[in-house]
Amino acid sequence: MGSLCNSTNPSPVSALKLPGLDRCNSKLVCCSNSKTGSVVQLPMGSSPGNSQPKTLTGEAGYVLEDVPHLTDYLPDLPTFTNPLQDNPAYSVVKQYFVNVDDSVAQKIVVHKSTPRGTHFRRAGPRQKVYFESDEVHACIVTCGGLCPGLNTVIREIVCGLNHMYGVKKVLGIDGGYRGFYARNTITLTPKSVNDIHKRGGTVLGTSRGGHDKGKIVDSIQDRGINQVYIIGGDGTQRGASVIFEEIRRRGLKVAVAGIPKTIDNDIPVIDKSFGFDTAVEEAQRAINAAHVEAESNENGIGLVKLMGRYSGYIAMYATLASRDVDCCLIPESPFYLEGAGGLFEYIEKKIKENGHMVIVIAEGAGQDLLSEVLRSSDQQDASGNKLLQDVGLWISQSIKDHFSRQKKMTINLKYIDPTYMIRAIPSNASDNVYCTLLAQSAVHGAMAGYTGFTVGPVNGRHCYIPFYRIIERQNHVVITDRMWARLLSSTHQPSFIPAKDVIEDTKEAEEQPQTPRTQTSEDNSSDDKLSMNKEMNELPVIG
Ligand SMILES: Nc1ncnc2c1ncn2[C@@H]1O[C@H](COP(=O)(O)OP(=O)(O)OP(=O)(O)O)[C@@H](O)[C@H]1O
Ligand SMILES: O=P(O)(O)OC[C@H]1O[C@](O)(CO)[C@@H](O)[C@@H]1O
Ligand SMILES: [Mg+2]
Repeated sequence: MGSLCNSTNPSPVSALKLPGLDRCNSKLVCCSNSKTGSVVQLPMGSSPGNSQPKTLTGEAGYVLEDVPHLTDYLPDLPTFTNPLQDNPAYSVVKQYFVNVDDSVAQKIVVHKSTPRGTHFRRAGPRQKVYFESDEVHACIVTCGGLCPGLNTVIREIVCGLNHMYGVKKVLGIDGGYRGFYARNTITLTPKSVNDIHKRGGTVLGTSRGGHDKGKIVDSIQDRGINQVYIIGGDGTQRGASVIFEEIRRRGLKVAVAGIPKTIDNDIPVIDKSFGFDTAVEEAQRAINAAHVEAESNENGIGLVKLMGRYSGYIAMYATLASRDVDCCLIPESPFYLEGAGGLFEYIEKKIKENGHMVIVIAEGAGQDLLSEVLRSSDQQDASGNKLLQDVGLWISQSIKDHFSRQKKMTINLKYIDPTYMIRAIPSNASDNVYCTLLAQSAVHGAMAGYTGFTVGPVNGRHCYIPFYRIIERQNHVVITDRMWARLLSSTHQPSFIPAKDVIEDTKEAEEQPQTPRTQTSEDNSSDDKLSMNKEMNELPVIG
């Protein structure tokens, strides 16, 4: 791969100071490396301290979408030897430190002529760090809705900082962003967080709304905080990006690291979000209960509502895992109730064939079918997210009305809404391990001076991803992908969309002008695992 202009310096922007700086075209400032032919590209007008996207290109279409570094705007920061070097636990690990040029490919299904494409900086410990242990004053904040694993991430940031880097000063911010300026802080030590991973929720508390950039950064500055760990979903990462920009503008030596949290799995680029596996597993319990109820009653229908405002991943994976579900309804797949090919017709068929059925519905599905009054589209939560109506209640009532009034058929419908129960449990074993890796990767990144990044796995390797890539889009189930086809063939439900419309929609989508960072439709061809299914599922953020 092509190396940076100054390969010993992790910050390509600081390389702008080196000889070789040139303007390559009208839009980009480039710095070429005569040995490798690699080029650092910065948007025109950029200068050290300006946090425009940092892109490096190399041979065969290689592109590195890099993250900011403290030296971008504080070029003279001293470096220190990584204390892990003398840590007996890690001393036997061969090549423990990540090579400064290591990066991870976003696209791993390739053809012989495929350009190498987008890469992200590989996460992990660096030989040189930009903070001394006793200099670090870190803080952790959790924002947005609950998600299994929040406490594990908090625990592992505290323990990672302490055990790997000897950092003693870690503060918990109470109650989300507004806690920076309106609430007390909590002192976090390895002892105080020792068993919090066994509990659901977040020991720090969380909230929506209350993001006040000025007050938050004032508080960071006043308290002498120099590493900020921000755990939350798309909204939180947007807030983190704003905080990072303000910190950079003030020229503070403060690293800002985002840890993506979303039970809905709607964050793009990363393989999947923590807590998702736990949520799918827990959803099985509700689906089982719905199945037992449906099977035990004459013309029984078990209806389960699962979370997923705009992304139906939990519903889709819970359905695929369960095999007891006859119909899965998600926001990405429009459906209709009446007439040929509609939901009522399918329910009648299933009841007549099997005597019962199970339906799973994601909370954001079918919102277009709710009456205008129910929709009350202007209601929002404190963060500005649109408040959705309870589609579960509405669809239960619609099914009951249809069969009792129109069909004169007695049905036994049991509606189960386990959403908050699913969100409130502690993470399962695999999510616990995942949370540990996320936390440690974030700590290594901040200690190495990276900032303005979200950490997460891309094709199984943890990376530092620039905020703009995380917040520009939302991850959605693509109903023209194989995974949704697998679901349809497992439930035998109607697709509710004539094939002709799907083909036309796809054509239309392909004809849309693509942003440079959006993958092409060719990438839609292989989706055997969730991680490979992500990038192509990105759609512009809704709402
Ligand atoms: N564009 C933005 N700029 C600054 N702050 C934001 C922005 N969007 C959201 N926030 C802040 O981020 C925090 C969390 O946002 P939100 O309530 O949307 O949850 P989230 O992080 O998206 O998590 P989830 O949706 O998974 O529950 C809130 O305190 C909100 O004020
Ligand atoms: O009731 P709250 O706390 O606003 O959270 C509900 C929302 O949070 C989410 O779980 C996302 O975190 C959505 O699926 C859901 O709509
Ligand atoms: Mg959100």
